[in-house]
Amino acid sequence: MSRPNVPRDPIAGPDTVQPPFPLKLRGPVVKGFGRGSKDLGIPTANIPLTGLSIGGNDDLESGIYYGYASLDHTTIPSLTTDISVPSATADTAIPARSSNHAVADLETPATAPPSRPISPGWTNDVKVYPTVLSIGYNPYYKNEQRSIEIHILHSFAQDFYGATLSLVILGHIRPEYDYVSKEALVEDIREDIRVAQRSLARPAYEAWRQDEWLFGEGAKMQAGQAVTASGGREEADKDAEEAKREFARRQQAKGQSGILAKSEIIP
Ligand SMILES: Cc1cc2nc3c(=O)[nH]c(=O)nc-3n(C[C@H](O)[C@H](O)[C@H](O)COP(=O)(O)O)c2cc1C
Ligand SMILES: Nc1ncnc2c1ncn2[C@@H]1O[C@H](COP(=O)(O)OP(=O)(O)O)[C@@H](O)[C@H]1O
Repeated sequence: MSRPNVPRDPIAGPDTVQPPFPLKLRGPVVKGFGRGSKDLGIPTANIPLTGLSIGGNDDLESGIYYGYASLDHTTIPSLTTDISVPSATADTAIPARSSNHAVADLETPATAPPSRPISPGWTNDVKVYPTVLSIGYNPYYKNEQRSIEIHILHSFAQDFYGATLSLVILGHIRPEYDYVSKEALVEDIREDIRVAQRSLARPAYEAWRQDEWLFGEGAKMQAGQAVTASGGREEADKDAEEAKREFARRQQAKGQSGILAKSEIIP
């Protein structure tokens, strides 16, 4: 569907969180197509699609949503060793990247948000951030597989592939659209960020940043124990193994070792 030529609402959703929200997802940050930062200037952390299964949300409508995300900083590879990074492309190397992913003219906090006070089962290692995300096929890029693309409203000094990311989705912003240009897509994503900031600033939404899903035991994984939202280590291993098999099949079919075309990469 092409983007309709109508003005955007500044805030999305009612003043209190209404069903089907909140929706709770979790998964390890895996690699996508690498277009978020390079092509759009807006990095999006991908978690496996199995992240939707955790609350039986596999059928969730594709679209753009907002909510809170937490990251277990002990599972950020550069801060730990020996972490397994389930890969969406079967290439488990952590790509070399620029360290500055700030979306410049938006109000992305420069400092880490306060951690929740330590209580039993909670930890200072887990931090919560406002977030905007896209679930779908990215029609502008014509992806063949659905993906979960999470832009965290925070400027990070480094990538965090392999980290455990937990998510509470609180509202829907819009459907995903096709665009006439990359600039038009970027402009709308930047507006999504503003809409998410305003929408989350309402008290009934802000309260969710304290939710135990984001801070509790499940959000805190040991390095090397990253799990998919649908289950556990076994699922993550299955994803990675299947990705490797698919990659090998495609390489064999192509009879070459060139870089995968975008339509060939497994999300
Ligand atoms: C808030 C937000 C809104 C988005 N809206 C759209 C959209 O309407 N249409 C689309 O094709 N892609 C949309 N995207 C997805 C981007 O195209 C996607 O993040 C980008 O292709 C990077 O993908 P990668 O992480 O696989 O490299 C959106 C992403 C975000 C974070
Ligand atoms: N604010 C941010 N939101 C989401 N991801 C970020 C952010 N800052 C840095 N990153 C890193 O950038 C990666 C996403 O970049 P991107 O170019 O979209 O690559 P990919 O296609 O592999 O997801 C994330 O996996 C994460 O490690």
